[in-house]
Amino acid sequence: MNWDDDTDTAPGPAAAPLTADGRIVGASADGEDQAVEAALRPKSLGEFVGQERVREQLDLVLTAARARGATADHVLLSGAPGLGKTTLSMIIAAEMQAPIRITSGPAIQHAGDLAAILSSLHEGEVLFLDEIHRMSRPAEEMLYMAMEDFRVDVIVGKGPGATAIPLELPPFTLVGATTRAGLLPPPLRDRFGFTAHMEFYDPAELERVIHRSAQLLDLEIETAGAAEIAGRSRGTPRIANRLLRRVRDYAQVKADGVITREVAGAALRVYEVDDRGLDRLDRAVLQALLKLFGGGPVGLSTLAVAVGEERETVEEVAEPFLVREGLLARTPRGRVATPAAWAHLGLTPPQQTPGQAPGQLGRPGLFGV
Ligand SMILES: Nc1ncnc2c1ncn2[C@@H]1O[C@H](COP(=O)(O)OP(=O)(O)OP(=O)(O)O)[C@@H](O)[C@H]1O
Repeated sequence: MNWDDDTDTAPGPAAAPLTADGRIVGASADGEDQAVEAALRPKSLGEFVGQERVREQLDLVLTAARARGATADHVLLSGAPGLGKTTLSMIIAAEMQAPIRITSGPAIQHAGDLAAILSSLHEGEVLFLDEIHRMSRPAEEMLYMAMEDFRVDVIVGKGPGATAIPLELPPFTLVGATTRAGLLPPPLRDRFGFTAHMEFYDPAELERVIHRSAQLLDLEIETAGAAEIAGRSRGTPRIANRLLRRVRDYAQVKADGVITREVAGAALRVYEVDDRGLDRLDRAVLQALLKLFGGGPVGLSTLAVAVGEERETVEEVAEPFLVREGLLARTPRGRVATPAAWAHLGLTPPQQTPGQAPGQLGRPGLFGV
């Protein structure tokens, strides 16, 4: 690694950050959200709701390491935003009674950035590297050696006279988190002793998350109220907690503070989150697809223009959930609405004439990519 080297390159545009999207069902957190989120984080594996297999496996890894008096193996957590990767990394540190250092791939653009962090770690410390797939290539290569041999090579000088000075590191546990495990190069993925994929939560698990959070926030909530919120939370604890807080506001201002099914339903109507968890943007995408393009196929760019959003916003923010819900399909010819999408918006699909592909209304040229 060269401390003066500023030629390290960041990942290309595909890795552009998707910032907090400002939607109530958005998967990122900012401002007050972050503060409350921190307060609601489970502090131990026992408190962590759901993800039974991951919890059980992780428990074995940590208990065994503790029994050996060793530092826990490196852990890779993958899964969609808001499913609890940061929370689990903090739990790993707590269970190992170790301090934790938190950083992220985009913050490490030069190998020197990483060397500075690694060389200041204490023995047994947990290094949480969020969005690990967005680290620069030189930093990534430095990480290989650090993970395997607890050593980095510091390059002093430039060109033919440059020399590598090895620097010993204390044993540490790297916890990498990624929303896109497929983007990790195999040599990096292979250096994790334990990898876990976090799944979306089912409604019963989300209800437990909501009840737990309600208790911590000192809220009165009925079972049916929690179920109403859980059903609209897109399988994501962060969204469940956020919806709970908005419902709390409504209950406080418009009702007697108790969160019943009716109160939760009325509150979420105000925030335009429908009974399946779709919000205004999701519905706008579906409506454009159905009403303007007869259900598709239509190109992503055309669809984005139709809803007045950036292509990336439609692709990265709205589509994953619509696809997961079986409302939209991505095909080589463009985006296509499924029968469930027509049903969800209460619309009737157009009649197909013989020989016509589904969604094709005989208006070629309108559906360009
Ligand atoms: N299993 C769980 N049980 C209870 N609460 C949870 C659980 N998982 C997540 N949460 C809650 O959801 C919030 C978001 O979790 P967290 O920040 O760990 O997600 P993340 O996967 O790291 O998201 P991102 O990838 O966006 O950083 C936390 O504040 C926590 O309160």
